[in-house]
Amino acid sequence: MRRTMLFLPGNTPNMLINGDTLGADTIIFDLEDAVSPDEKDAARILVRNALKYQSFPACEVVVRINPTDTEFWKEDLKAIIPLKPDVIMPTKVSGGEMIRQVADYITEVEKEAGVEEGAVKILPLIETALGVEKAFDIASADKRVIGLFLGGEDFTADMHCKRTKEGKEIFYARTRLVCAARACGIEAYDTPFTDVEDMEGLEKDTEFAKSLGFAGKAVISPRHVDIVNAVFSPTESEIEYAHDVMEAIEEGKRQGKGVISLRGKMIDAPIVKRARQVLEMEEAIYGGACR
Ligand SMILES: CC(C)(COP(=O)(O)OP(=O)(O)OC[C@H]1O[C@@H](n2cnc3c(N)ncnc32)[C@H](O)[C@@H]1OP(=O)(O)O)[C@@H](O)C(=O)NCCC(=O)NCCSC(=O)C[C@@](O)(CC(=O)O)C(=O)O
Ligand SMILES: [Mg+2]
Repeated sequence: MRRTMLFLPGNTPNMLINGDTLGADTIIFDLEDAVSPDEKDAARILVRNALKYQSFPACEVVVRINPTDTEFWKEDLKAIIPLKPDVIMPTKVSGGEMIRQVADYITEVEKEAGVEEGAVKILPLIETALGVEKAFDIASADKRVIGLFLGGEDFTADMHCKRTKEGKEIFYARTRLVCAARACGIEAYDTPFTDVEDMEGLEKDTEFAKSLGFAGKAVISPRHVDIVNAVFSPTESEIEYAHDVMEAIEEGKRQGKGVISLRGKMIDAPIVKRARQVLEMEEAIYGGACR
């Protein structure tokens, strides 16, 4: 479950220290664009030390590395992989070949460090026009890939258009990513909403992302965590309905009925599938698996 994915700039020790206490399902230690080129080495050391000396029992840990056309990405992986983060996020991903290059290098470092091979997963950040067009190629490039992540700011810069709060300019990229991810049986995660003060705008943007099929959303501020968590959690009435669906199915079986109805509507396989998804979320959020 990755409802919220909180970015923490790798060069800010106070943010790294408190990262897992802020309610996000996932934290992303950033070595890329939140860190200026002359701070790359310092950020890498800080993130490595955070992974080495702190534990993060309450959330998943992702490390965002620098793009493969820079001098930094191999150094990033060499320093980080031995500390076994859950996930590596390669950036400006433009095709499956780039994912295989990163996956091969992760394997090399895992072997050198004696880390279980394949333990570290990959969450590609797609944020260019070419990357969006190659979304399926990227999603299916390697078994380590666990999802696709959309970067709306760099994407719109590459598209030569303005990034707006309404988000019309990223609609195609959003739906393309969700479809490519789901076609590979994995999830898509939405770009952050970058106005830290606008909670109404954040909620609207998050509701819209959820309605398109995204499973979660990046956030840049702890102030955004509660709203995004709430939007990506099932509501009380959704949970109640899901329980009713499962009870109706069981009752139908007992009575030997092939077709059943609930609240005047036919219950068929997709409705049962959705009910199971809601109950899995309920278990993960309220059943002890989640804070
Ligand atoms: C936005 C702002 C400067 C606002 O600062 P402010 O100081 O006004 O915030 P306040 O709310 O006043 O802070 C109150 C307290 O919370 C603490 N606090 C704040 N943020 C925290 C946080 N993230 N984690 C933990 N703690 C935090 C703070 O330290 C303070 O603690 P304390 O002093 O103890 O009271 C700050 O949030 C921040 O730096 N965010 C992260 C930015 C970042 O990572 N960007 C890169 C990743 S996105 C990206 O790259 C997108 C993309 O890749 C994809 C695409 O394409 O879309 C692209 O290409 O663009
Ligand atoms: Mg970016």
